[in-house]
Amino acid sequence: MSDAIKHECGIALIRLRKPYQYYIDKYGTHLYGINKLYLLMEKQVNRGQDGAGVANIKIDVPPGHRYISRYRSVASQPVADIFQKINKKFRKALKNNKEKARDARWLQENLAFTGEVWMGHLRYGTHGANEIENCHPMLRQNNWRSRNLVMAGNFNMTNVEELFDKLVSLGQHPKDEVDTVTVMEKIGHFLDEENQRVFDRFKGIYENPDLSDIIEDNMDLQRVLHRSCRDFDGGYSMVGMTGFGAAFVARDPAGIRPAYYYADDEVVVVASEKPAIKTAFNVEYNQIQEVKPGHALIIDKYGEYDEYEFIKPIEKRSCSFERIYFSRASDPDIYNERKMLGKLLIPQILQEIDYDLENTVFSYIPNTAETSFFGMVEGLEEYLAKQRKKAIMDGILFEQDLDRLLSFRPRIEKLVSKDVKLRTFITDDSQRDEMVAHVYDTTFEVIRKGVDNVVVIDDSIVRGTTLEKSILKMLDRLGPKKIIIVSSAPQIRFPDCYGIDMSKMKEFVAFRATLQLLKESGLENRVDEVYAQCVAAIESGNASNVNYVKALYDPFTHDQISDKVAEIVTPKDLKADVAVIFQTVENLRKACANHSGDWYFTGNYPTPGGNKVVNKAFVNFMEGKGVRAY
Ligand SMILES: O=P(O)(O)OC[C@H]1O[C@H](OP(=O)(O)OP(=O)(O)O)[C@H](O)[C@@H]1O
Repeated sequence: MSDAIKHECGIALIRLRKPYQYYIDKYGTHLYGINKLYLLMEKQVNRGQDGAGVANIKIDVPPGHRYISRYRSVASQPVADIFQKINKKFRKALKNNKEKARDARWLQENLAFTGEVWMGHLRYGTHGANEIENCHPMLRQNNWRSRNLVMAGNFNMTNVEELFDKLVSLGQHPKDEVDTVTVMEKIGHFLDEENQRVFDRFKGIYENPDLSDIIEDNMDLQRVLHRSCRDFDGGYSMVGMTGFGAAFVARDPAGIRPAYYYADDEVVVVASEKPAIKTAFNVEYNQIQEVKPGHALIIDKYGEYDEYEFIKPIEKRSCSFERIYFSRASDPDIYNERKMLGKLLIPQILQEIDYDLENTVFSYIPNTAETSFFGMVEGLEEYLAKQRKKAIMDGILFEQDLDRLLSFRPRIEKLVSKDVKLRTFITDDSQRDEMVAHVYDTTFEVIRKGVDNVVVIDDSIVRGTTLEKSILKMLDRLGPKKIIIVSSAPQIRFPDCYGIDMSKMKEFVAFRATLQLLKESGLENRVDEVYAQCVAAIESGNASNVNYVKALYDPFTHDQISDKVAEIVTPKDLKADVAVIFQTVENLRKACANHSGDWYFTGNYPTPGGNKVVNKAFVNFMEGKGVRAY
């Protein structure tokens, strides 16, 4: 598959359920929908910062007027860029027509982006150049309103080749072999068929101009989605709008990618994360619902909505990396889960510092790890409370000992600051090293040189670049005796192919550590065995059955791999000792009990395509091919 594919990671949809004039009268502005979409998107910039796009549909404009508008941007602040452009357009049109700003009919007939259905998308691209063609929403246009399709998504298919071949076997001639095009054309194909089906059913009963309305009223989007998506293997939350304003949000059968919605009599709104909806519409968390796996929220032309099963749900394996890193922690569930991740690490940390709290300073790597840091501190407090109780129960003889024990607090400092509000992990590969090296800054004069240990929590260690290129050197300059890096996520051992996109084996520091361990233990033949198994499975078309790569990790304990990671990420001239502690998979499951999508750490993929991807990724690694495996 083309390497230029982009990962589409934040979605937003707003359907205004009342006529446009209603919002102008009630809220005193013609910008109600657009302002809400802006908020929904700004609140999801954490999901993608490389590009953005919006599209809008007007439901009731006469023929001859434009009814689909779209802007996309790859500017450095893409969301702001798009909305500035739209606002400029408004200002220009209303400059000499100020009174028209309250006239819905005039606005809809004369200005773009004044429709009732809005779609927004934030792009997260980790491969290839950052080009506008890769930005969603995508358009599939037609002179029949009901055959138009606008789509945006947070998705990745593992079987794009297969899907592509099917399109070709239908006689189509797709312009590219990337999943965006394949998925859109597939849905578009069945949307065309549905148009035809309804047309055939009613032709002869109604005259042609009326037939358009009849088609729109009788089109079955559940059926379209069922027919299009049944052979998808991947993770997806896809938003679609038809030219007549019916819309859908479809979620994969394992619920891998997230989608949430809220509805009242004025709006139906969908986003990838709950906090975006909560902030933009000022609603309670318990009013926001999750789109069920294998279901689509379908909103018809009249604004009526419901969830429909379009494909049989399978075991729910929602992505745990969303909980650990990707989503905003202002979602109350995620906040608690992250805190729990921090807290559960305490026993491993105490052991590593030999229970020496007096000579240990605790801190975190901004920004995502901040929440787990709070949990870690809570865990320390709980540990201390138990120690105090024990000492009191055991009977302390001297008053000063009791004073010391009661007044002792863990030493917490802000040692690392992040200068820009950018997520380095989801930045284009080409710029990342440079950014990682300069984005952090440190606090001097709080560490006692040669005496203190420093414990620093990060949410995840993926490639190890952040540690190697920046954090460890910076912390070492403070002069600590020992640096202990704690990861709130377990060891990332296997590639992702469902949207986060961590796809190349050799990038994972835990994988590199394991290879080194295999070499040092004289078990290198295992590497060749696994390679042979993967090749054979791919050749026989059975690569989806088993994840052969798991066997590479079997000979080693969690701690052995962690120690080797520490060795790898430690720059040669570092003075302090370095240790790395990873979360265990068992504790991850405790903390994020409802989100069992943990294939990154366990290799247990939610769809068969995952096995194929990991086997292929390993073959690519062995053959020195630096390409993605799907
Ligand atoms: O081991 P690596 O491959 O270097 O990746 C892991 C780092 O990347 C992320 O930071 P990022 O800057 O994306 O985001 P944050 O500020 O939200 O933590 C994450 O929080 C880790 O610090």
